Amino acid sequence: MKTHIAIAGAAGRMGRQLIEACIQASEVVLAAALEHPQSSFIGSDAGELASIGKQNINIVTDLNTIISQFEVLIDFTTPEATLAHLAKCQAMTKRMVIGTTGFSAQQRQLIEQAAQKIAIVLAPNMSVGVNLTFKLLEIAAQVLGEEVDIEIIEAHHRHKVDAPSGTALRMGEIVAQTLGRNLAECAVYGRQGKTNERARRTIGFETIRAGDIVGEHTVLFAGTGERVEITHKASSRMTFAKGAIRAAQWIMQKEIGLFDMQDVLGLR
Ligand SMILES: NC(=O)C1=CN([C@@H]2O[C@H](COP(=O)(O)OP(=O)(O)OC[C@H]3O[C@@H](n4cnc5c(N)ncnc54)[C@H](OP(=O)(O)O)[C@@H]3O)[C@@H](O)[C@H]2O)C=CC1
Ligand SMILES: O=C(O)C1=N[C@H](C(=O)O)C[C@H](O)C1
Repeated sequence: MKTHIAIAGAAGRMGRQLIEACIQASEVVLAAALEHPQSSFIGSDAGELASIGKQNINIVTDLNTIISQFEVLIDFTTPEATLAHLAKCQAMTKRMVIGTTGFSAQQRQLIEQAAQKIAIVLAPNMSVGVNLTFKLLEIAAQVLGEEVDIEIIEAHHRHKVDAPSGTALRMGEIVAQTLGRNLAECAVYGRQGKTNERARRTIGFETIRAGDIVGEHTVLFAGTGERVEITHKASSRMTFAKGAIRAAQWIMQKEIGLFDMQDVLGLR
C-alpha cells in the first residue's frame, strides 16, 4: 500500500524538493501541500511550484481540511509552525516526520510528550551520509578520547535562521555523550577577544553563513602531531528530501514513539 503524504512548508526550499521527491518515489503519493495563510502561494499547483509540471494538488492552508487525505505529515517549517501542526496531528492521530531545526528544550519536550500519542521521526538531518557520520564520530571520540581538542565547524546558506545548525548540535551531543561530558556545560559558541588558553574538555562550535551553501559539517579532533577531520558536504537538498520520504514510509509500522534517522536507517 502506498503511503499518502502531506507536506508542510511546501513553498520553502525543502518543501519544493519534497514535492519533487514525492512525485518521483513510486511507493508514496503526494496527497496534500500546506503553507501559512499569508503565503502568496495559496491556491498554486504544487507541481508547478516545484517546477515539475502540474500535479493538480493545490497549496492549502488549513490542515483540518485535508486530514482525511494523508497518513504522514512531513514538516520542514519553523519551530512554532511545527508545534502548531503537531497539536493538530496529535488531535487527529496522524504520524509526523519533522525536519525543522532550532527547537528550544521546552519545545522539544512538547514533541516528546506528543510522541506518547502518535509516531514521530524527528531528525536534524535526513541524509544517509550525515547519519553515517554520526556513527563515525562515536568511533573517533572513543579512540581519540581526552587526547584531542574537538571543534565543530558548520557552513550554510545566507537564509538560514538558526545557529549552530541542528546537525552541528547533534554532532556535539554525540561526541559529548561518548566522552561522558554534558554539552550544556562544555560547549563554547564562537570566540572573540581575550579568550585564555583553550580548555581541553570544551567542545567548540563555529558557524559560517554565506551564499547558497547547502550544508557542510566538519568535526575536528586535533591532537599533538596529528589531527582527524570528519567532514560531510551536502550538494543537493534532494538528499534530505529522499531521507524524509524514506522516514515517512518507515514510520507507517509504528503507532506511537519518538524516532530519528538512526532508527529509520537501522544504525541504532
Ligand atoms: N532535517 C533536515 O534534513 C533538514 C532540515 N532543514 C530545516 O528545515 C527547516 C526549513 O528549511 P528551509 O526549507 O530551508 O526553509 P524555508 O524558509 O525555505 O521554508 C520554510 C517554509 O515554511 C513556511 N511556513 C512558515 N510558517 C508556516 C506555517 N505555519 N504553515 C505552513 N508553512 C509555513 C515558510 O513560509 P514563508 O517563507 O512565507 O515564511 C516557508 O515556505 C529549517 O528549520 C531547516 O533548518 C533543512 C534542510 C534539511
Ligand atoms: O537549514 C538548512 O538548510 C539545513 N538545516 C539542517 C540543520 O540545521 O542541521 C540540516 C542541513 O544541514 C540543512
